[in-house]
Amino acid sequence: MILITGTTEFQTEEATAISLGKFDGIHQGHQLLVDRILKKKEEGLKSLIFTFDFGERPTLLLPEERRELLSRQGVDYLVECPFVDAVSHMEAENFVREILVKRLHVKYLAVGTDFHFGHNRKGSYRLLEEMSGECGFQVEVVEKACYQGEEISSSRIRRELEQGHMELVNQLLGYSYGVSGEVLHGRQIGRTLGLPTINLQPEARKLLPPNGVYATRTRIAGETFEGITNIGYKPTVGGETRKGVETYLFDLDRNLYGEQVTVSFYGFERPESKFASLEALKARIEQDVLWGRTYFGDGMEG
Ligand SMILES: Cc1cc2nc3c(=O)[nH]c(=O)nc-3n(C[C@H](O)[C@H](O)[C@H](O)COP(=O)(O)O)c2cc1C
Ligand SMILES: Nc1ncnc2c1ncn2[C@@H]1O[C@H](COP(=O)(O)OP(=O)(O)OP(=O)(O)O)[C@@H](O)[C@H]1O
Repeated sequence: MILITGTTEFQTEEATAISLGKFDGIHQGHQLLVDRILKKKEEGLKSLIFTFDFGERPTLLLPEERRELLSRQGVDYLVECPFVDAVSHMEAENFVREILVKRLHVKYLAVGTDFHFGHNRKGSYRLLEEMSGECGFQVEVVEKACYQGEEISSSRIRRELEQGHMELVNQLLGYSYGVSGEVLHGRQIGRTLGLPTINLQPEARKLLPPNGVYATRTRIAGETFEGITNIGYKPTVGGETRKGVETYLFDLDRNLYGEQVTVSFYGFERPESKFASLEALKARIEQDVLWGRTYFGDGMEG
């Protein structure tokens, strides 16, 4: 995949099939559009996703995660356009002519029914349809994918994530939501509790569900391990200043420091709380483990 980022000087050599939008999460609805443009490769078009770079705003997918996901699927170009006035203030018609047609050689566009673009979001699929003949591209307007009678959108998924509804989040996304990172050294108190754990410290702008305990699956070098994960600040042992993600794997006791892992969230069990003693915390975590084993054992994840 060719990544065009940090510049408004983008250009392709080849004719392209394009989809545009914010694409946070690459949920099931986005996936429909991605599939359409990938299909056009059969007709000799390069597939291109055009997104804006919104800087430090908290998101479901970090830029690297989104790049990885699109690249793995075979997308040829990803444009992360800086959200600067020169582009965001462009009249919709100009944007189509100058950017999509002249610089990116668009021959096919796939957009959702609610897609809007250009200055004051005046451009819509209708404008694209009007311009298509003259500009020599084809437009496909895709109905919004729904789940349980409601449209799927990144904002809906972010709202559900904030409530800790991870099973629903995973359904809406079409894959399980996770955080990736390198296993860091904890304070080694876990071992004294008879509970070896792996600690991750996600970037501040990676959205996380509420603090508390979740059933999780952790991917390590191509293998997946079930376990339970606490998100939070560990108030019982004095507390951390940065939010951490700490996982106990049911059936693995291996030195994992320095490894790259991905922890994906399923059911929510309980909020994080401050216990009166380490013993009380230990007793609670023993219950958490039983809960977690039952969760996966009974196929409660649905
Ligand atoms: C499943 C699980 C649940 C936890 N729940 C809490 C909690 O509710 N409150 C808390 O203060 N710490 C909680 N912790 C964090 C423990 O305090 C932490 O594992 C222990 O102090 C070891 O930390 P260390 O790895 O930095 O040595 C939890 C950890 C796990 C793995
Ligand atoms: N559920 C869906 N089904 C089909 N297409 C969708 C769906 N949701 C978004 N799209 C389309 O995907 C492209 C990118 O959408 P974008 O990420 O901007 O929207 P979104 O997921 O609705 O996000 P937000 O909730 O932030 O508005 C647009 O063309 C949009 O119309």
